Amino acid sequence: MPKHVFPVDFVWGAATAAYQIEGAVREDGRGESIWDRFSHTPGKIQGGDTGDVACDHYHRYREDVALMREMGLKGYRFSIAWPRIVPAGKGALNPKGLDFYNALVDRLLANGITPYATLYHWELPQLLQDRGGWDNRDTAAYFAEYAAVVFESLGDRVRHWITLNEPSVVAYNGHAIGEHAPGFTDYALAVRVSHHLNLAHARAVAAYRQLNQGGVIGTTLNLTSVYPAGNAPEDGAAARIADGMYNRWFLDPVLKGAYPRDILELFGQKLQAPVIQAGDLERIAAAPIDFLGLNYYSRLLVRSAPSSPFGYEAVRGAGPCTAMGWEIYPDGLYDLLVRLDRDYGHPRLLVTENGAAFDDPLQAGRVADPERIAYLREHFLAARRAIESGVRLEGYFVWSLLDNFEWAHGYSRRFGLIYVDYPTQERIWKDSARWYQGVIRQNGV
Ligand SMILES: OC[C@@H]1[C@@H](O)[C@H](O)[C@@H](O)c2nc(CNc3ccccc3)cn21
Repeated sequence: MPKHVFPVDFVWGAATAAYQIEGAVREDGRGESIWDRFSHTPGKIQGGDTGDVACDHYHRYREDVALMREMGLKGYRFSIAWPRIVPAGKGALNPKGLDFYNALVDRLLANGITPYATLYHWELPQLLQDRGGWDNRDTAAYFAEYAAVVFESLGDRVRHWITLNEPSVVAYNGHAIGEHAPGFTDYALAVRVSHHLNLAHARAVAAYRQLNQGGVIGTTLNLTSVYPAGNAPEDGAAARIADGMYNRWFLDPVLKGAYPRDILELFGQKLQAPVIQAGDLERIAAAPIDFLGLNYYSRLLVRSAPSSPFGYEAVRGAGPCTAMGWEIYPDGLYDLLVRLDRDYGHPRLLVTENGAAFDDPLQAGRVADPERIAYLREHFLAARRAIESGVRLEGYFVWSLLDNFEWAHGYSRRFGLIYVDYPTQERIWKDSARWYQGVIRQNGV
């Protein structure tokens, strides 16, 4: 019997994203995405890897759903590729794209697995990027039109929707530091993009409400717990700025209907008209969410750095790290969950991603991954403590079901519960997958 039992209807899940697992990038009418263009640009992706084939999930989804069924997953979070549905980003639809996701959803439901669909996990149609991408506020409207098509096609069976995956990463990694598609390095652009993403989210929520389908809709934010590296007052002030830029800039619009004043002032001239137009904030405030998805991987430790652009710099924590160099800090998940509950009105919460990359050597047909088991166990216990503190945490999606294309790192980082032998596409259960199967079966650790 587990020592720490979770609520009886707790949703134990796993998560993936279209570009990271599907492959078949030129099949059945799919249009080009900014990640197709970026991954095929020399020097952008470690090893020159691309998502052209990935885990070949587009052809192997039946096998993968069978793996989810064997694992006992209650929920499966996946993303829908906008370029499969609307190849040019706006206008003509691609029926074969809708057919794929209808078949996936039907197979999930037939296997007792609840689908949780993300509408945007970074795959902007390239033709929209050619028209300015997220710097063009019209893209927010095109996103809502795409979302409405998907709601109408799947909304009778998909009852849990996530509009955007991590707008902060889209803005920062894609537009401020150039590590992700479309690869810009312009901070003012990144701030404009963050606003247009918030508008896109609000428009999609409004489109969903209009259809009265009776499900729930939220968003997924990449959140962390920010701590000052020292006791000096300036380190505390640095932590507040970092928390504002990393967390509150995205939390406040979707949960409070307004931008945080301190960060609005900090971004100042970068957001002058015509970026925030009359009616924008009202539109954002008029689109409350039913639940908040949060992706938690590690904490953020900062100290005052007057010469840095925003007066702070990150400091490496003392704890052990994953293969991504991210410090393992489960208490940061507890602190984050309790903070969200306290500061944002006791919202319904889902951990929509938590997981870790480790080296995961395949030896004699087996992958022993005790570090991943320890990582997940410690984070599950942190989540359990938060639930005991009254936090409305309803589910937990491990990142990821399968090893997959890890963006700028290509296939060099393995986050999966299930190992993918890419040359053969064989799926091999890691020890952590068997362990997780037991956690789900006993509903606790
Ligand atoms: O890096 C692991 C996953 C990634 O595979 C998912 O697609 C994405 O949703 C995701 N978000 C984070 C959070 N942090 C992050 C930091 C730097 C770059 C990208 C994401 C981790 N992950």
